[in-house]
Amino acid sequence: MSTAAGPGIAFESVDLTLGHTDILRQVNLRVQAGSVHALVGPNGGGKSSLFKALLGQMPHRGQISLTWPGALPGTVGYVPQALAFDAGLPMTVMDFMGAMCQRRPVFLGLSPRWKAPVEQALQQVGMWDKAGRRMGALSGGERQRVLLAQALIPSPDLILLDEPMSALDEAGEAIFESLLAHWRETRVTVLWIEHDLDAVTRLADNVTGLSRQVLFDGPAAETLTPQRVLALFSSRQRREDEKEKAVA
Ligand SMILES: Nc1ncnc2c1ncn2[C@@H]1O[C@H](COP(=O)(O)OP(=O)(O)OP(=O)(O)O)[C@@H](O)[C@H]1O
Repeated sequence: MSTAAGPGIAFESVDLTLGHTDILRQVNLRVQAGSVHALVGPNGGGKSSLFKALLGQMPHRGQISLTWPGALPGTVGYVPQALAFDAGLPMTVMDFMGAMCQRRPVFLGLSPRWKAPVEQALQQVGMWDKAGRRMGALSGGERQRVLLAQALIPSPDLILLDEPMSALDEAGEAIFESLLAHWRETRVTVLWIEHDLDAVTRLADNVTGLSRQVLFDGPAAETLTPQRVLALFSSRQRREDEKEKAVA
């Protein structure tokens, strides 16, 4: 097997508290270098917060460490869950891509250095023909494609995907799957929050069930049993399990 381009990630005893609410409790989790690792769990279970802790955007206790294959850290790409754009905001797809890549103000246009990579990224997600459209005029699926495109520049070694498929149509899903295949082939580390359990079973190497704490973790094809999925998503089942633990 070729050397991984991406890092291994270790979360050790990670706790995250906001105000008086425990968002994450004693999260221990290992992501193998160069693997596609899915995070699944109920709404509000702390998946996005775990990403934000990894990105250094949320204070936490415990350790999060990245072990890069080379001497220097590589490039990290991040696809957020959603970005809201006012329908009247005069920002085109091209302006948005420029704002993501370059330092100079977007009203000066895209710098020549970024023209080819931006065109290539928009081509990859099938949005090049809509580069002149206002962001606020795009459909949810088109906006999601643009969010994917911005994470391709520069080419990432670690990519964090927060529900990248939620608004995609069938053609968009096929594009996403081919990007995932490319990342797998080039051994990029992919950490992927997803609600579509069928997609996770088909496309991820490993899966972790997270509901404030890690409920299960293992190879995707074997780990997502109906019993575990029920325990993860049913709030009644979760409350009963917690009661049992408290009594034990
Ligand atoms: N900045 C914040 N301030 C206060 N509470 C927050 C903040 N960010 C997240 N939370 C709370 O933390 C909990 C976990 O949210 P988070 O977005 O991490 O969950 P999630 O598993 O990604 O959910 P979803 O699948 O709905 O996106 C929620 O109860 C949320 O309201």
